[in-house]
Amino acid sequence: MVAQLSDDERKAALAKLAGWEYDAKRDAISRSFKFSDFTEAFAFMTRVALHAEKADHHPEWFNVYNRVDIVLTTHDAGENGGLSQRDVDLAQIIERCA
Ligand SMILES: C[C@H](O)[C@H](O)[C@H]1CNC2=NC(N)=NC(=O)C2=N1
Repeated sequence: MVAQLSDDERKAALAKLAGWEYDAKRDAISRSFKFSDFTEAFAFMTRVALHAEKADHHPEWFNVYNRVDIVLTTHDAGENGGLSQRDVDLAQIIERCA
């Protein structure tokens, strides 16, 4: 079991993650990225994928052409999955990949 972030922990983390939104229904965070074209979007996804695999923590994502929508949550946190420090760490890595 991975520790689920408290309300205060989540708020503090989100304050440092510009553009990321909280989905209370899923206890997840999400952000949409837009690139100049598909090549740029897919190159970004490739960079994220390599980091995600190394960290064994993977994004849920949807891509259409130059847009990449990302949702981060931890299957092992809380009853039905929830937000953990792993999601915050991955969001920070994703920001650096963008
Ligand atoms: C067994 C393996 O450690 C888990 O399934 C990992 C893989 N990637 C994961 N990714 C995400 N986003 N959440 C997880 O809980 C998770 N768990």
